[in-house]
Amino acid sequence: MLNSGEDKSNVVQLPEGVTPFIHINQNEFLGRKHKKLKEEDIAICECKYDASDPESACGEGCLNVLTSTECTPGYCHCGENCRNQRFQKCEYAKTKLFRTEGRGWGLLADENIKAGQFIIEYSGEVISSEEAKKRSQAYEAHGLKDAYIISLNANYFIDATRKGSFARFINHSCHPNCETRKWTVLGETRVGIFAKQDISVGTELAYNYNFEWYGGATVRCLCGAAKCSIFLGAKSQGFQEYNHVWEDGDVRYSVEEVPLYDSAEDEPFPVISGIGTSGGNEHTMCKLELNAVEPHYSAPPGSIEVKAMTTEVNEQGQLYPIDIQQQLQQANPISRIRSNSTSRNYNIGSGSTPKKKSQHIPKRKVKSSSRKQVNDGDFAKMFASKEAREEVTKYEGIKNEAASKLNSIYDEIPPCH
Ligand SMILES: C[S@@+](CC[C@H](N)C(=O)[O-])C[C@H]1O[C@@H](n2cnc3c(N)ncnc32)[C@H](O)[C@@H]1O
Repeated sequence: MLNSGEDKSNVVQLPEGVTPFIHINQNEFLGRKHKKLKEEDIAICECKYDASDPESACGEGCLNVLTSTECTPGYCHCGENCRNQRFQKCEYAKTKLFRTEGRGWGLLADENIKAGQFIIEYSGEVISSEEAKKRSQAYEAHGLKDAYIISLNANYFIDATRKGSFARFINHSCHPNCETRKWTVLGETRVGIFAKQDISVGTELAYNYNFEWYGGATVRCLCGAAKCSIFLGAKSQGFQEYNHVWEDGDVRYSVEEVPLYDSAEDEPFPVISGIGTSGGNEHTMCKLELNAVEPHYSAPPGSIEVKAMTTEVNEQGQLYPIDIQQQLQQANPISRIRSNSTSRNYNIGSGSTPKKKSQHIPKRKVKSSSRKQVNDGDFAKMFASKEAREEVTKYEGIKNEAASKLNSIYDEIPPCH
């Protein structure tokens, strides 16, 4: 997806199979420069550094920290000791790229991470919502498997498809160990990935895409959480525009029009060792044994190199070479149904990928009471394997139950006057 003539000096060396991208640690703005903060707009905290108490240097009590604003260098009384310039100083946790089963590449913790810790910035190109829509469609038309556009605020989005940080590799989970937080840095809003809980080394990092993701087309979620919302970013703007505003007579209401995809490369989601689990069958993220790990990636400020990795995770959580993985894949006839595909379409069984249809994106409308959904039973019938049908039926049941509970809660709320 890189245009010819584009600066390739920051193109990272990636493991085989990863689409190249340009590595940037700071957002780039389309059509404008980074804001220049006026002196009177600079927020100056009241912290005073006391050498005997390192916490005094812009810790939790710092006025800027409390308002999610980074201190401005040269204006903070703590000077070099200021600890509230984490985005600016790229104070990232050590992370490592690894190959997941069924969800493409992912990022894992390469050191123990504390709850609340800043892990990495989600940086990319800052674009308008119109541009986000255009690009999302273009990427889809180009057959791009993975979506990297997230929301920055009501009007702007960050697109890490062509240019971005390694946060672009963090996958979604419905029971995540990370979250996104927005910070004001030198007058601009930036998105950081923060730990929601203590995360031990070797654990996959994941956040909930629901409100940030501009994924567009339907992607079946393979996070494995007990309360999985079935599709990626089901509450996100992109998802709602594409999928959830079905008018009477809209062809997408017909179950035949639900795009289906079958990827021969896809694998059943591995049950490795669960983390952050509250129930026996919840295995949200994979925890890897690191002793067998090959060359690894850590992202110090400015670092752009990722060494080639040739390992995968097997069901016991051990890493093993990719050629063995490929042999296993060939031996395993089960294909997983998901739309994380070149065409972003679902298909049934092992049939061929259906012809791509261009999608019309309707303007977003809130229409909850009359919103129509595909009949669950019919939808389940679309899947070739009994296992998949049962899984869809089970999750649709959970979803419907939740929806009806929600509706009865709404019914109980008295109207405001
Ligand atoms: C921001 S990218 C994450 C990195 C991506 N896995 C890769 O290989 O580059 C988002 C894409 O990853 C895949 N993905 C992330 N979380 C997933 C999940 N829980 N289930 C299925 N696919 C997922 C989807 O294809 C999605 O469009």
